[in-house]
Amino acid sequence: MLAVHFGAGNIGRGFIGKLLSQAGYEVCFVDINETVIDELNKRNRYTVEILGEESEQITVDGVRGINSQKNPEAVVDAIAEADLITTAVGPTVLKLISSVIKEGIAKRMVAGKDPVNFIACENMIGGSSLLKDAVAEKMNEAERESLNEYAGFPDAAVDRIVPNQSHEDPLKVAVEPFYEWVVDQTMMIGHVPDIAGLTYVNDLAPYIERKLFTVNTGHAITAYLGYQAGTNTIKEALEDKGIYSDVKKALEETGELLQQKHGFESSKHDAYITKILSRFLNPHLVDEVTRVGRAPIRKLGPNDRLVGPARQLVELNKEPTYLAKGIAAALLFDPQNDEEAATIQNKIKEDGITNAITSFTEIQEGDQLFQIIMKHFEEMK
Ligand SMILES: NC(=O)c1ccc[n+]([C@@H]2O[C@H](COP(=O)([O-])OP(=O)(O)OC[C@H]3O[C@@H](n4cnc5c(N)ncnc54)[C@H](O)[C@@H]3O)[C@@H](O)[C@H]2O)c1
Ligand SMILES: O=P(O)(O)OC[C@@H](O)[C@@H](O)[C@H](O)[C@H](O)CO
Repeated sequence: MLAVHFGAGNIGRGFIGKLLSQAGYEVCFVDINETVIDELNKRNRYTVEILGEESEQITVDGVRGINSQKNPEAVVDAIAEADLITTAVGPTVLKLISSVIKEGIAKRMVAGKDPVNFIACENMIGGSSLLKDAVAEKMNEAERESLNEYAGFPDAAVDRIVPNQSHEDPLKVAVEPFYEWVVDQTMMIGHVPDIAGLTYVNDLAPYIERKLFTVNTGHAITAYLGYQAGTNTIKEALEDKGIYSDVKKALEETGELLQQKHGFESSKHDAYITKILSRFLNPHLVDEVTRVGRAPIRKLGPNDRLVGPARQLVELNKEPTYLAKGIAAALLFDPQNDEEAATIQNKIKEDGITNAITSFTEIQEGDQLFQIIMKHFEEMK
């Protein structure tokens, strides 16, 4: 069995590739990072370190790689032969890989291959659906009409904290012990593979919203408030009592929304929040606020982890004060080497904060939420 996985980065090697290899797949990573691909082909294995109470080293084998910049034809061939295709490249890269995926599916169509599933493992709602739309856009009419016979694009939620790595070995990846991979079974096509660690569900919405609006909302607000306070890591930021309290209150806000929308039991959701905060405080993880806050334009998007729940709470006549504080802090995030952060800062400088808020979040000047964000922004700047 062959699995093709796009993105041999932190989550690709540290989570998805590991589970697929352990499920018996030969895992072919596709990436543009030459060093990583060359090393994968030299060794055909790598090490995952689990950062728990006691560290554990696991060897992941049966792996290889293709450099998609140098050898796109090999990627098309691999897709044509694959039994499963997954991605963890980042939401904005999905469109970039859709051309080669389209070619791979077209090749399967010509050869009359069995249908295959593409699972985008990105932090977003509807990642696989977005990939499908991008692929379909590139197809001719006949290909588009038969796309549903040849390929499934089940949406997914993935959860495992994998910080940036700093080992001498470029393949080694250190991860937290916790993991969760949930896939919408109703969107699968053909054979539904049994993969230990992957849970199929019939309704993904409660899982992806709970994950994105708790883990990623809490993470992002910790990162942005931590950055303002001058801390380097998520753990250091949360050790600040004021930041801990703000993050917890923001998660109580999203918790109220999630419980109302999905009927989660209050005590169970409180336990979920507590567990997540303890994951952020894992003493063995060194997770920089600049990684967790990365790409703030994406994170300030109208449906993403900050503005998404805040807008929905306003619709329920609630005032999302702590989410608004996180949004204000995101607008002030300006580390070097983060292109999106630089774009936000330039926009604020050139067009003013009002235009910046409306253009990145789609929250309008007359909205109640706008006023709360502005209040926090003025206090923090
Ligand atoms: N790290 C985490 O804790 C974590 C957890 C859950 C989900 N995610 C999600 O997984 C995705 C990847 O995150 P990450 O932390 O692994 O990032 P990462 O930067 O470590 O990995 C991304 C990989 O994609 C590769 N890539 C970039 N452009 C490419 C292209 N055109 N073709 C092929 N490969 C390309 C990069 O070279 C890199 O190796 C994101 O959507 C992220 O939100 C991350
Ligand atoms: O990957 P991002 O940029 O969407 O978000 C940064 C972190 O919050 C994220 O990578 C978490 O570590 C991960 O989602 C935990 O499952």
